[in-house]
Amino acid sequence: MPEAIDTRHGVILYLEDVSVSFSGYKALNGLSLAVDRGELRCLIGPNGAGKTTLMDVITGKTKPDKGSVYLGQDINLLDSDEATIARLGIGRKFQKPSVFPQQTVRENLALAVRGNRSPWDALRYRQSSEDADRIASLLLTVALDAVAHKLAGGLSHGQKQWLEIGMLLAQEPSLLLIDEPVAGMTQHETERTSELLQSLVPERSVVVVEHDMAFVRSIARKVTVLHEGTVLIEGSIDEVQSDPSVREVYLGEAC
Ligand SMILES: Nc1ncnc2c1ncn2[C@@H]1O[C@H](COP(=O)(O)OP(=O)(O)OP(=O)(O)O)[C@@H](O)[C@H]1O
Repeated sequence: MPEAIDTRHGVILYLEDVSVSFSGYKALNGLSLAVDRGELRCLIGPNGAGKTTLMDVITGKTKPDKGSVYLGQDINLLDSDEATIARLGIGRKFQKPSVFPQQTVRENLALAVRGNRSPWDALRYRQSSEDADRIASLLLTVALDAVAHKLAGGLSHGQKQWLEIGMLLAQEPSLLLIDEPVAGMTQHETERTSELLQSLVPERSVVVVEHDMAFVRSIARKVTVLHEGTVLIEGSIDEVQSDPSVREVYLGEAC
């Protein structure tokens, strides 16, 4: 179970003046960002804007040259490695789903629930009724109860993505970072994903990186636009889409 995160001031994630350089090139350039507890935030920006680098900094994969990154009031994420940050309650979902194809949907979720335990507990593991309830509840959340017995390898692309979200939820994250969840999905799967992500808040906070503007419109209350490693503008989807500076950086792209 992740340790308590102090969000008394309403903020779950706070970055200030963060810069990351790769061979002199500033992938992030003095970026500051605050995400509120219980918020569903969308992060957009043209190719190379720094979205992935930002996720890498939050999850500890990349350490910035300067700046501060806090989880809640007082957990300095720059002091922690990737594994510790995951344990602190930040879950990350990459674009490509990574489930265990030879295990059923239920077994995949059971593995994720079991993964929450210490190695010693996992060794002596017997599924408790509490865990069985938890798995049943996760199956409902990600709408895979009807296919719980199916091998994960046989699921549709969308179902695999939902299963992976379910596996992340099994870790009981406070903050979920989700990279391009609807890439390659059918219209129906996209709509279902929109409902799923909206159902995750306000119990948790969610940051979604997404290029599909119709999808962003369907889920986002607040949108942050990154450009050249910094925040260009934040606001509602309407504010962002009508802003001339956003139109300029997206010249030729589907905004
Ligand atoms: N490991 C690295 N070494 C060198 N340059 C890098 C590295 N990682 C990222 N970059 C550069 O930093 C900039 C920001 O990259 P990043 O992947 O964060 O952008 P992005 O907004 O996620 O783009 P996309 O939408 O194309 O995924 C790009 O110019 C990229 O080429």
